[in-house]
Amino acid sequence: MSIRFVESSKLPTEWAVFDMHGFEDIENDKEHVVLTLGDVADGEPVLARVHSECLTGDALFSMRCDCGSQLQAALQKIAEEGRGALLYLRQEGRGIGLLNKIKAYKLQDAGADTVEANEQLGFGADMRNYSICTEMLRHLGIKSLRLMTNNPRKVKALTEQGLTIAERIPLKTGHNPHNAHYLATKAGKLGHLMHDDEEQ
Ligand SMILES: Nc1nc2c(ncn2[C@@H]2O[C@H](COP(=O)(O)OP(=O)(O)OP(=O)(O)O)[C@@H](O)[C@H]2O)c(=O)[nH]1
Ligand SMILES: [Zn+2]
Repeated sequence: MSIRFVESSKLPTEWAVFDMHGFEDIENDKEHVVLTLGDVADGEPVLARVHSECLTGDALFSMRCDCGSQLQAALQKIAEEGRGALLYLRQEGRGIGLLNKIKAYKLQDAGADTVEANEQLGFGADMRNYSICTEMLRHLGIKSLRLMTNNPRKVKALTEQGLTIAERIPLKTGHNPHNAHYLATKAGKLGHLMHDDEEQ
């Protein structure tokens, strides 16, 4: 058990007034947040987004990736349904951290793709760990998710953690000329499903 619940409060946003739940990972001092809306502990599958921190995309309007746009779209969809959960995991840069992500971007500026850049820095392509999700969701009474993601490896990883993924809901948004190559690499090398006719 490495996750400790700390406190909950309201978080008003442009889309809805969410309940915000703060957790601490006592193994590494990381602080994670879950936003929920409505009754998520009633046993029915919960519309959910498991979002990995991307400071550049989520907060600094970067067009190198699709993260900020996915974050907004997920909150909007949850607000439209009046029920759901967004897990905001502090696993910046697919787990390598912000400064290493900047080093990876520098290598990408020189021609590497997102996977090659990680490898040149001595990291795996994706260093994220989803085990923390189970503990936070258990605290909130959530067992089954309707997961908004294009990443089948995320579905697999969460299933392996004992969660039920009742449905995968594609989250295709935020495509622009600056991230076309990046998104193509995610589809080609990381297995993301970017086209409507693809199935997991
Ligand atoms: N190392 C590295 N991390 C990146 C890069 N671009 C985005 N990220 C990080 O990737 C994470 C988001 O993961 P993505 O691969 O975009 O998407 P995903 O979460 O696997 O899948 P979706 O659920 O479909 O969004 C965030 O933590 C970003 O900071 C990059 O070029 N290099
Ligand atoms: Zn991003």
